[in-house]
Amino acid sequence: MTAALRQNEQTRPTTAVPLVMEARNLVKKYGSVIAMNGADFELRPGEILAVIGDNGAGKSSLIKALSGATIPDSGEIYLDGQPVHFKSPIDARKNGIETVYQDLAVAPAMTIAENLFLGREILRPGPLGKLFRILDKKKMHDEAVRHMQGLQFAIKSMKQPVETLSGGQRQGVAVARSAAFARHVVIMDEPTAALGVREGNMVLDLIRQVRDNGLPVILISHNMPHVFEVADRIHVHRMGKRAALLNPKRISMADTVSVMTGAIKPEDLSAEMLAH
Ligand SMILES: Nc1ncnc2c1ncn2[C@@H]1O[C@H](COP(=O)(O)OP(=O)(O)OP(=O)(O)O)[C@@H](O)[C@H]1O
Repeated sequence: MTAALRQNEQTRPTTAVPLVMEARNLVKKYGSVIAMNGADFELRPGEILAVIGDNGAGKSSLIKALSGATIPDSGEIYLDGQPVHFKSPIDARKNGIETVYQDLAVAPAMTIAENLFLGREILRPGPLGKLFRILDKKKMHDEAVRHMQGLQFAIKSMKQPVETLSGGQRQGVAVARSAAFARHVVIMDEPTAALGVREGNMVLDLIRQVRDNGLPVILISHNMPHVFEVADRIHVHRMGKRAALLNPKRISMADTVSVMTGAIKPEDLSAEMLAH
């Protein structure tokens, strides 16, 4: 263990609740722009943690560091208490962290079942799979049905091409796919942006179900009503770092926005408005 790492271990606060994911003092600079300026982050088991912040506050930079899309200049990331150094999103995926991006990566012409297993297809057992790489379509179909039922996601047939689905259902497929393969964390970047009210609510239900099935969710959103509807805690990012952790059951939406913009200082909030 290096001296710097030992130092970092010593300065980590001890929390009663074990953390699924944690980041300490992340720094990322792009030339003279400081995208992350000593950012901390904590995700607990079984929670929906909303990450909010003004444009340019550094939310994407934080999420990219947690999902392996960028490598921070300095700072530490821990998964289940162990330091991790993701070099790519594939690296993060191998560690059980799945990300649903805003720009919705589903393959429209393929069926729902095929989309769920895209890039992770199940092959037929024996030589048919090993030598001829023939897909086990029945197994993928059956697993897709079982998984969608587990999420209480109502879809008539897994054999439907995704292009026949509504925007909300497509987003639902992207969320379901991530939840199917994430062992630790699902990160959702603006999953309800561009959806109507009914469809947005459907995706919020799905996010809750993912949490209730045991996976913690990091939800990046500009949509305050949605944040307040589903978040267990709110991480407010401001000027490249975490400004506050808020308790959505005890603070108003207006005050939350004020913390985000800097109109209210976190130290001026009452203790119950803060999440612990
Ligand atoms: N690849 C990059 N090259 C240069 N500057 C960057 C890069 N990525 C982010 N930045 C800068 O870093 C700062 C933080 O950006 P970031 O995208 O992390 O913020 P954000 O909170 O996600 O913003 P938004 O809500 O607008 O997406 C901004 O000033 C941004 O211009």
